[in-house]
Amino acid sequence: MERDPVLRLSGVGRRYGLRGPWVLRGVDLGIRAGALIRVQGGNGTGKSTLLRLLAGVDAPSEGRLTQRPRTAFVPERFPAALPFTAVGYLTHLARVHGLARGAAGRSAERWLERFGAGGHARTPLSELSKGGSQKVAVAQALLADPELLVLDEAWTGLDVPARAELDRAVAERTAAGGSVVFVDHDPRRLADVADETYAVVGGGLERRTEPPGPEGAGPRGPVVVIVAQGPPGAALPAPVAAVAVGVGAGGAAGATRLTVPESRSDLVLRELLTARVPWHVVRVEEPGAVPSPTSAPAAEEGTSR
Ligand SMILES: Nc1ncnc2c1ncn2[C@@H]1O[C@H](COP(=O)(O)OP(=O)(O)OP(=O)(O)O)[C@@H](O)[C@H]1O
Repeated sequence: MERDPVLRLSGVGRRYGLRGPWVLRGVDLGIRAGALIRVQGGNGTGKSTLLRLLAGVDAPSEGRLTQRPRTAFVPERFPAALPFTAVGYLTHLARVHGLARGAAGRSAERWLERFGAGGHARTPLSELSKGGSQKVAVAQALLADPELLVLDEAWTGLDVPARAELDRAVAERTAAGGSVVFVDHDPRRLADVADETYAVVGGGLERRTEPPGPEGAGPRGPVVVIVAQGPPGAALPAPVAAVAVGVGAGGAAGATRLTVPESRSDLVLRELLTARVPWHVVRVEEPGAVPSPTSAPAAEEGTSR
């Protein structure tokens, strides 16, 4: 049976001012644990308004939101003029999230390093470049290990390696069972991994993708088999484990046979090839049959997910 959503919007509407026009009206949405959700729409249609409601930093004018997972938000505009250094600000936030002083400092440094901003740890926020400030904006959201991560154009202003790192951090969150909702002007952003897409149109929310099948039913569509050899004893990278529908022995000594949805094969290859100790990809087999819960290819070979 499908689990309850981690956040539900029922009949939600928002307008600014008592008599202002309705920006959103009659919005119903359930956000599932582990879902990666894209929100799209034209300029000024209400995407940021919706994301602020999801993030809990704004309240609806009518309707209600039920449940409230631990939520983190990267807003479209990050208030950069706070009287902190980058690492001081992130350490402060990590302490607010309950980490002890030492652990908070280490977490702050680690996230800055991940986004290539370790060299700016001691720079005052007000002196950071736009890109540096955006890295802090993203780090402040990720260090909370949020159950719901809301990203409003969070990739804008990041350099290419930092954008790829954010893609990876999003995959890690969903692999850990967190939900991520994002808006981005680039239609290719996470296009191969988004589970659901909605468009804000005329104040309402229109679904642009098929609803997911019952839990455990597996994905629909063609699959690709990737045979790869990892470092001895290495676990699969978390994003790969999250999207693989079958994992088994790959024939050659120590090789692993991964069955993955064709739409996610790019992500899987990228993760294998850029793992800390990269995997060797032995071969990729052509798209094959639609998997079902009982007939995923790996089930015949041994373990299956
Ligand atoms: N704080 C506010 N006060 C008054 N009006 C607002 C406020 N925030 C947004 N609006 C109005 O609500 C409408 C939707 O704005 P919103 O920023 O949510 O749209 P958007 O789809 O995110 O736009 P964009 O793609 O340009 O970022 C716009 O007409 C905007 O002017």
